[in-house]
Amino acid sequence: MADEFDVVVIGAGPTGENVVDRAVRGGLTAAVVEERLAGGECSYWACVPSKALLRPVDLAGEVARVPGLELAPIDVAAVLARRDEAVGNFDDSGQVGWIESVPAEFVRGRGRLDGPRRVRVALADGGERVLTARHAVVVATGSSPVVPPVPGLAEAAPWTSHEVTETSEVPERLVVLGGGVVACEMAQAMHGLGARQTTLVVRGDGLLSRMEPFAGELLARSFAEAGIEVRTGLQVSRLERPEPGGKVTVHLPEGPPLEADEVLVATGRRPATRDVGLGTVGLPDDVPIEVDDSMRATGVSDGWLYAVGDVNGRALLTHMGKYQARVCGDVITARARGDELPAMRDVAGGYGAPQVVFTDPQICAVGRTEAVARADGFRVRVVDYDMGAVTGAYLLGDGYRGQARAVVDEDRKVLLGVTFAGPGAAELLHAATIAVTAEVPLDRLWHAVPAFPTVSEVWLRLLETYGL
Ligand SMILES: Cc1cc2nc3c(=O)[nH]c(=O)nc-3n(C[C@H](O)[C@H](O)[C@H](O)COP(=O)(O)OP(=O)(O)OC[C@H]3O[C@@H](n4cnc5c(N)ncnc54)[C@H](O)[C@@H]3O)c2cc1C
Ligand SMILES: NC(=O)c1ccc[n+]([C@@H]2O[C@H](COP(=O)([O-])OP(=O)(O)OC[C@H]3O[C@@H](n4cnc5c(N)ncnc54)[C@H](O)[C@@H]3O)[C@@H](O)[C@H]2O)c1
Repeated sequence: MADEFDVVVIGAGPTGENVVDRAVRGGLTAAVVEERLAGGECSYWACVPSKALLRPVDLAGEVARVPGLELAPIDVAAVLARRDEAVGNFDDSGQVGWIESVPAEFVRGRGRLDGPRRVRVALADGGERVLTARHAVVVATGSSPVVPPVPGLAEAAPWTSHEVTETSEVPERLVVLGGGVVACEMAQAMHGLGARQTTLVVRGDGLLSRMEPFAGELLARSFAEAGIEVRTGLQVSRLERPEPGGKVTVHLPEGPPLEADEVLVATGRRPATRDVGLGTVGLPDDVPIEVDDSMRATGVSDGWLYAVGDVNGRALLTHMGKYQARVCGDVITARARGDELPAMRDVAGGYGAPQVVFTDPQICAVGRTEAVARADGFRVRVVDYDMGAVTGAYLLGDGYRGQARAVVDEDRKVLLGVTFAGPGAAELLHAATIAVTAEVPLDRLWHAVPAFPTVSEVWLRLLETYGL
């Protein structure tokens, strides 16, 4: 078996798989090393299972808003079974088959850089293999959850995104540490699936602090109505769990402690760069691998090392990682052909990544928030509109609550960012992504007529509010 390839990729998550696909399309040979399951976190412990758990909760919210429909209790066992099916019952043979059909070589084991252009693999079935790369090595090892150094927390063996997404039980009382995306999505999933008492302990002063402030406020209101408690401006001081898997006491700086059956830590992620051999090529461990817009590691001479996805810290999102992977595969292919300055670059990241938070209400945004746009020095005008006032939204359900914001660059009359918060808002996002990325002039956007009666009419209302 040949152990020399044009490209060697470490990590077969969504990003590693896409680099391989793109490089082979360009006529190169490739191998990808994976220590766990082909498909990565996204397929088994992140995007896919979390959305499978949230879908019935979202639908229950929709049904509750339409008079005349009866909401039956959620059959949790059926939801968990569908989640298991969605993650392929942790069988990655389909994904491995796809990689092999590219065609590329799939190597099961732990990969480690071993000097320039060389990857040493501790094979899953024992033994070792050394792969060398003629053109490029790509690190696509993803990220892992951070467990902050709170006394007693690590000893309590809390849930992280892994355990909550693969759970076969819903805890009666759940305490969630964090107020970001994982915390909000998983608190709502567990509560909707039957947790009796769900409490978020949030260090900052609100939820989803990187989004427009109204988004977190709307979500907090929806959480309060559902009985999910959000406690802000607080940090856990220590935890006690005398029995493994038993009850947990969560101590706060003041007031009585919280008693829980499980604790979910959702306090961010760190790049998976430990023990990947970065030191053998002169790079530091435990920090994101810094790359340029072609995904080439800036700290390595000769330009043979690349990093895509969560591990480079640019945008911890599957779709952005896959986009980076396509850029990276095309750049490697072009350079292998002798084009040292290929035109392909990560452009989308610079506009601000599109993202959907799959809660009820859904929160989605692309581009810059007002605060970021102002900090970046743009002359900004902000346009807000109450989505509940749109006929299409009213028809979706009683008491539809939603809010839209457009951030306009007043000098160029284009959109810098758009945020929607409301039930079913996720599908509005791509239109916003096109408008922001293509920098469609507002007086041209005015001619994009939204169909009646859809929630998309909010676009017309935003432009009218702006004065067009
Ligand atoms: C709960 C949760 C929900 C999420 N939901 C969404 C969502 O709805 N939408 C969205 O866009 N993003 C979502 N994300 C983020 C998304 O999961 C990540 O951005 C995405 O998985 C990153 O892909 P990646 O290929 O960089 O890394 P990963 O998916 O982490 O894949 C990396 C792979 O590399 C392997 N690996 C690591 N080290 C080695 C090694 N030394 N040798 C061999 N193999 C190795 C790992 O086993 C893994 O399979 C979510 C994240 C979480 C935690
Ligand atoms: N639907 C989606 O697109 C989706 C879903 C889940 C996750 N993700 C991605 O995964 C990444 C990780 O998500 P996440 O929610 O873990 O991270 P995050 O960065 O979104 O949120 C982390 C939260 O933890 C808090 N925090 C951090 N350190 C803390 C500490 N020591 N003590 C108390 N609180 C602390 C932060 O203030 C914040 O509220 C995100 O960047 C997100 O983009 C995306």
